[in-house]
Amino acid sequence: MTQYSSGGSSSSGSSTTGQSDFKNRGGRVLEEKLMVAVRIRPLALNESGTRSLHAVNDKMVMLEDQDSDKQKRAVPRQYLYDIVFGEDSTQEQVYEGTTKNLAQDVLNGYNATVFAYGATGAGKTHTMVGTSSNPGIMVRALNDIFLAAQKLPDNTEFTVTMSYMEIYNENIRDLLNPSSGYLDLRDDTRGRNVQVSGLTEVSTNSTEEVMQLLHRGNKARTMEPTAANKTSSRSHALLSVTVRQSSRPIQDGDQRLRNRVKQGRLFMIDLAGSERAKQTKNKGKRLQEGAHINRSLLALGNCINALSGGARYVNYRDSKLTRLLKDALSGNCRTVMIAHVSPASTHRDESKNTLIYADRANKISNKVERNVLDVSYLHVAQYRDIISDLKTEISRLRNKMKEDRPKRVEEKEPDTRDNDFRSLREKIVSAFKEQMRLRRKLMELDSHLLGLNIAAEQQHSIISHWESRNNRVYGKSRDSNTRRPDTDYQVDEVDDVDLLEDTDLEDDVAVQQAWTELTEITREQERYAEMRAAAEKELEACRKRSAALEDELPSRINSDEERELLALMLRVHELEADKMMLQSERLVKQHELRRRELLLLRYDRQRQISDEIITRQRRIMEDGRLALPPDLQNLYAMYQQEIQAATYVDSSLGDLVSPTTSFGKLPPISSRLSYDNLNNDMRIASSSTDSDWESPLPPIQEPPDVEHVMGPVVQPLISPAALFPPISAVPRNHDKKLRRVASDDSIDSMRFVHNSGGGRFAAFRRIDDRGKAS
Ligand SMILES: Nc1ncnc2c1ncn2[C@@H]1O[C@H](COP(=O)(O)OP(=O)(O)OP(=O)(O)O)[C@@H](O)[C@H]1O
Repeated sequence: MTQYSSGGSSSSGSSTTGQSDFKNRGGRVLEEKLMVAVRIRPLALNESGTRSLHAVNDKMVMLEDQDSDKQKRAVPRQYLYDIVFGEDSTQEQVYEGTTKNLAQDVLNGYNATVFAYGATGAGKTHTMVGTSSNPGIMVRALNDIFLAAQKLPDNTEFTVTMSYMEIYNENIRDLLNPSSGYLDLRDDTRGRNVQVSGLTEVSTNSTEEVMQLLHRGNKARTMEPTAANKTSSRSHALLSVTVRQSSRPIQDGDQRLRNRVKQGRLFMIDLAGSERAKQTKNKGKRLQEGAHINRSLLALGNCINALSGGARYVNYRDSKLTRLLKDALSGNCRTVMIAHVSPASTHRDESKNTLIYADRANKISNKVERNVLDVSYLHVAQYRDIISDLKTEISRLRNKMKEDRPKRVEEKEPDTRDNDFRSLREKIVSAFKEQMRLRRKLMELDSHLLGLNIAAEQQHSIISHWESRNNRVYGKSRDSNTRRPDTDYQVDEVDDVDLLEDTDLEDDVAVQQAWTELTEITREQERYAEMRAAAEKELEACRKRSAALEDELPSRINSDEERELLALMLRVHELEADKMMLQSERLVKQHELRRRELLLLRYDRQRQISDEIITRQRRIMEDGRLALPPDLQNLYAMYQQEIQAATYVDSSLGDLVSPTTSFGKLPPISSRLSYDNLNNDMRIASSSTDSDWESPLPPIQEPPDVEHVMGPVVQPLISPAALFPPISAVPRNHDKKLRRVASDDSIDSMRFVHNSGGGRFAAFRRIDDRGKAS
């Protein structure tokens, strides 16, 4: 059985990856950003000579898009990635730029994944598999691993095992042993590891053998000609390579035998092509395959969406592909996505969709996936209660111990008295231990219940998002209006499915799952509430038993030695309570950190939405050629200033903040740097560029398709007239407060700096004058 899990590696080595934002301190990865590369394949012979996209440089792709208005004007859009490979890039360049470092990381004991994404015929198989004379990433990576093995010290044992499977129509097949039929995907009992039962694992150490195995596997892969690609791979192919190194045991200073084991895994995936049924003219079986491919890619897209949007809950369970990729997208795994696009204008729509996907994937960082648990102070207060309960218990025992013995006990024989005392002492100790156990149990149950509450809240937010979008209550309409996920992809529906733009479909699937999960969560909540009630009852009974035993204590103490013995026992109890106190303090700190992290995530989400609102409102202003009131101009100037200050802070934090992340955080109007660096024809067209009317504001960056970046747009339930928030409700002194932060002087001086920059900011000054005149 093959396991795909996070945290399966042990390493003390540090990353050699220089291509992405992996932050590594003392061997512990703190932040990992998914690296996104784009490869543009050359125009095929049968494609017309017109291109709709090209690589501007090794980081930027320019797409000639069409305006959505009726005139269909050409609008250049630019997309930035970690690395871009142009049409003339070689297999070696792509390997070196994306995977070579991952192979090295795997040798250092890390897990890594590289996956090829893109429309059918865009060049994924060419990149991943290649040909025998010009091999792709899979062979090159394995070759590098074997070469590195030859350089290892003699005392290191080194094994490489590989497995190769495909997911076709949601069935897993072993490509190294295709006759074994469909294989099952199983979660282990704790739901952490995903296992493919019965998958062949071949141990190998020669490139030739690997080539043969891969060749055999590729021949077994499901491929069929389609209208879009003569050799179209109709399945996702997943090659997994596990590298295990162990040094021969050596004796350490304490004469103990020690050996270090390092294990890393590299996943190399050639995804099936994303496609539209209409475009590929597929029918019958091909159409059904397409529906399955779309389903798993849609699930992958949903995960990418959720992760890039900072979601706390990401649903990986929609497809086998996402279940297997869970670790790669969010776990302890370095991941590279190579998005493939065709430059042909006939494939513009597919290319655009791929570029948008890649753009979203660029925002994924593992930090988001950390299980952020919001723990209320109520929970923390419980620790304090428990500890104070324990301390009261101990002081009560101490007082009892000091009480004088009643006279009549003297009459007993010394031996009997000793035995009585011993048995009472044992009973008190075990009752104390039992109380501790029950209190801990209660705490764990509470903690789990809290986690369930948070999970329920997440599902509720998905449902309410759907409700506001569809303007109806989900619970009431779910039977009649919501299709089951399994039937969403029926062949006859697929014909019109636009994979990336059908947000309704995505939403319906998401809400259906949210509802199912919510039902399960509620059931779990009830179960845990019952368990909690039972534990509380047990604790109460235990407390009563302890109290009865304590009452007997004064009559059983016969000597000072016994008193001392009991004092020692109490000391042990006290230490137990102190230990618990320390644990609770540590937890309090952890919880506080998590709470703040959660708040940051929420604020970040709100900020993204605010940026979006500003951008849209500005577009309305620009399209309507509205002059800007001076006070709003001042606010914009302050906003601009704030953003620039934040950018400065970001960059001065050096390695703490990734440059790409901070670029991604720039709000739409703060694109000064990127604009100044671009030449005129590369600037993104704004709605005002084709007229003499000049916008009063600095140019805005054309947002990528809003629906794709932000997830489905929430439609207002109110009339458009009431669209804007009640600005007038902001008290005047709020405005004054803002002015105090950035005084008129500072705004003026900033204007001066901007104006001296010329061009763009000159427009800012002119409209300011116009504003004053009006
Ligand atoms: N960078 C490239 N250089 C030369 N030829 C290429 C390149 N990329 C793709 N091709 C050629 O284009 C054709 C389609 O490529 P390929 O089969 O790799 O696409 P794909 O994305 O894997 O498609 P599908 O999803 O349908 O399997 C093949 O004939 C391939 O050799």
